[in-house]
Amino acid sequence: MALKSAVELRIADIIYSNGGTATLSQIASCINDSLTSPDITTLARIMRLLVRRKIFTIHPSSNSGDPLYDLTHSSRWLLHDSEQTLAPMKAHGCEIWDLASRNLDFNKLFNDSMACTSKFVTNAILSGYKQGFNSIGSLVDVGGGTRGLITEIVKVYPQIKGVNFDLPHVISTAPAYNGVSHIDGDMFHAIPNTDAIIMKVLT
Ligand SMILES: C[S@@+](CC[C@H](N)C(=O)[O-])C[C@H]1O[C@@H](n2cnc3c(N)ncnc32)[C@H](O)[C@@H]1O
Repeated sequence: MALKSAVELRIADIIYSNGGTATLSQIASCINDSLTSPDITTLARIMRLLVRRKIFTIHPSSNSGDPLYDLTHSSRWLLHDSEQTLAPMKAHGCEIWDLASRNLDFNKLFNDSMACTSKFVTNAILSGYKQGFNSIGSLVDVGGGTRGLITEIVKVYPQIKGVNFDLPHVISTAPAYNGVSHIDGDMFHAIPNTDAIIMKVLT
């Protein structure tokens, strides 16, 4: 949350445009928030945490005034107008899977995007691993998404009993397919018991 605040308040940009260093009150005076004036105590706590995490550094000023905050290698990635910036990749305060479980539209968008990119490599997997698929009777796709890979595998290798395993909010929207059972759960707790496991990430 502190990092998210720093990105939204453009603290790295403020320090940068102040010549590379800035005091707390200089940062506060440049924060452009139309609703409230920044709370300097809260800002100091955010900066203390970010200094500990090496996002910024702090050092005494040469004229024994207020300490100065400086950018680090990490905070240079937070500069909005820099050619190499990560600032738009702002955190939502939760894991992507939690976001998907709470937001049906995002869940569908994410699952559909996984399924469409998956098609590109499915044929290569099917033709390249013939020996392996011929020798197994059951296979679980862990984090298999809504459809994709496991249905294509059982189409070509019908002797395989397929299991598509994913989080509950994904499995609840997965279409049925003959030869594939959908099982929901958390892979960090337990996964279905099969002859083999497949895990694929994107392409
Ligand atoms: C990057 S997607 C890959 C989807 C698919 N395997 C593919 O290659 O297109 C990762 C998948 O893992 C699932 N996932 C994430 N955490 C999980 C967990 N703890 N247990 C089971 N599935 C999980 C997600 O819901 C998502 O469908």
